[in-house]
Amino acid sequence: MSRQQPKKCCQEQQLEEQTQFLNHHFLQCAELVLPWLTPQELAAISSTCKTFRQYSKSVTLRRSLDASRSFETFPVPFYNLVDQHPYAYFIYTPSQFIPSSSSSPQRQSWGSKLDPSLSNDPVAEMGPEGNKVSLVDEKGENEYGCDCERCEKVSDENVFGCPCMDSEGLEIVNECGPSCGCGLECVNRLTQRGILVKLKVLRDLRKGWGLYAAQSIQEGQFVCEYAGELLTTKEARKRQQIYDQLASAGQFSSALLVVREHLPSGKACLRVNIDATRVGNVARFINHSCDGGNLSTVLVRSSGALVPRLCFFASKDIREDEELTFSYGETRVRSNGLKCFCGSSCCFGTLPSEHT
Ligand SMILES: C[S@@+](CC[C@H](N)C(=O)[O-])C[C@H]1O[C@@H](n2cnc3c(N)ncnc32)[C@H](O)[C@@H]1O
Repeated sequence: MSRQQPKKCCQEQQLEEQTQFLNHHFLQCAELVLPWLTPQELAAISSTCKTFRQYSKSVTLRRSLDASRSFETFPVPFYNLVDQHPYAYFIYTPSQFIPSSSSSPQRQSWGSKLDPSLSNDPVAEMGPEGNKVSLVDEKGENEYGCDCERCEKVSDENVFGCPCMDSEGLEIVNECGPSCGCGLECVNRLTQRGILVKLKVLRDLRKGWGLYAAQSIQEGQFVCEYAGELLTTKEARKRQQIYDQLASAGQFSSALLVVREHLPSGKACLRVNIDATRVGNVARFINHSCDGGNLSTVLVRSSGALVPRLCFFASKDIREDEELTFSYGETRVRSNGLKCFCGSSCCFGTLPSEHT
């Protein structure tokens, strides 16, 4: 009897070591896998065991601390004092991009202990649209955009020598871009350095999430660009129909924006469809205000890039804690449009709507 005792201890010890080994790997797997799950999947898996429940909680907490997933300079936290939603789920892209069946991201890690923007992320790899798309002639040389030799020596004093500053039309601002010799430090790339003001996302019972200033912002300051999937008009129309159906069934917010750029001839109009509903940046939380709000929209064309970007600038001095809003448009084609709760004295009562 006394001789069998050590053998049993040895078995127990082996079993304990195996259990510890499995536990360790189980926890490592959980830490790797859970940040890739949607909120619904997280909820489902967290009901299966205590360990998953604890991991899901920490993923949820980390998600609510930064809507931008470290892609932007400052974290953009969610605050909700009105209901149970800790955050809004979407895939983050800091700049607009053209989706394709092979490159369109289906999932993105969010809420991991690791910095997600450094991870193997499809959107991060895609880069800004301007880097991917440029016009070239048959020799492979840039057909559009300047060579910007003067821009390489640019300083605050001689920036106006840059040919990229010559605007084609009133509503478009031209910036240096992929076809220029200068880098991000160039003063003519104001909107290409990401979001440099502190922002936060607050929940409202009637409007849903909204983007707020977390610091004072001066009139004229660049706030952010409206980033998302660049769609063909056919695809935009198809998606808008689906979004309208979902919205009329309640509890659905779409973020598909249509921008029309009138070409200098005045005879043609370039239409840009940006959908930030599934893939976008924090601009997808900007709500509408019938009085025009405190943001102005400017189309910015980077030299050598095909499509202009829609950028938001402060149209007046903005106080810390103020909601950031702009006007979604003037047209209201739907008599039964969504109710507007902008609260301005000139509120129309319904949100703008148009035939896309
Ligand atoms: C681009 S999203 C803005 C973010 C959105 N509130 C959310 O929770 O994701 C546009 C949607 O927000 C809501 N929205 C925006 N402005 C609003 C307003 N003034 N009144 C009511 N709802 C508004 C509508 O549901 C609209 O379709």
